[in-house]
Amino acid sequence: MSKTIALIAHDGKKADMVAFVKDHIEFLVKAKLVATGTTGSYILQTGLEVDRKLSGPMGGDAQIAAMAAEGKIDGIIFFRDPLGKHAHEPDIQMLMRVCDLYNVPLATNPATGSLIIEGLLEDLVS
Ligand SMILES: O=C(CO)COP(=O)(O)O
Repeated sequence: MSKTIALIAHDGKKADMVAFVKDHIEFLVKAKLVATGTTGSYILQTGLEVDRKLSGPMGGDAQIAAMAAEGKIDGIIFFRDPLGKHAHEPDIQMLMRVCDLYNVPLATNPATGSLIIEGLLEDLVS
């Protein structure tokens, strides 16, 4: 069964996200992808299809959190910028809280992101 993965990256981490997507493109092409607006436009440039939500500061994190709460997301890869300050910090915290509330896998760096993808890939082939 197809898996839905959410991809989100702060501005300081967008290059890392593009590199991560390219590194895992063989799996990601088999998944349904959803992303916050600007992250999604970068992912489109890799040739993958992606459902773009609003930009993060305009409610995109909240939209993805709502999907997670509704059981519509199998994993979230969210490269946060630990050095940045964000006007929508409450939405970011809310997204992470919802992941903990509903036990949705959440990776905040590439190392954990790879583990999530490997885990979901195993699911796909079994
Ligand atoms: O702000 C974000 C996550 O909190 C990301 O939003 P964008 O992908 O629209 O830049």
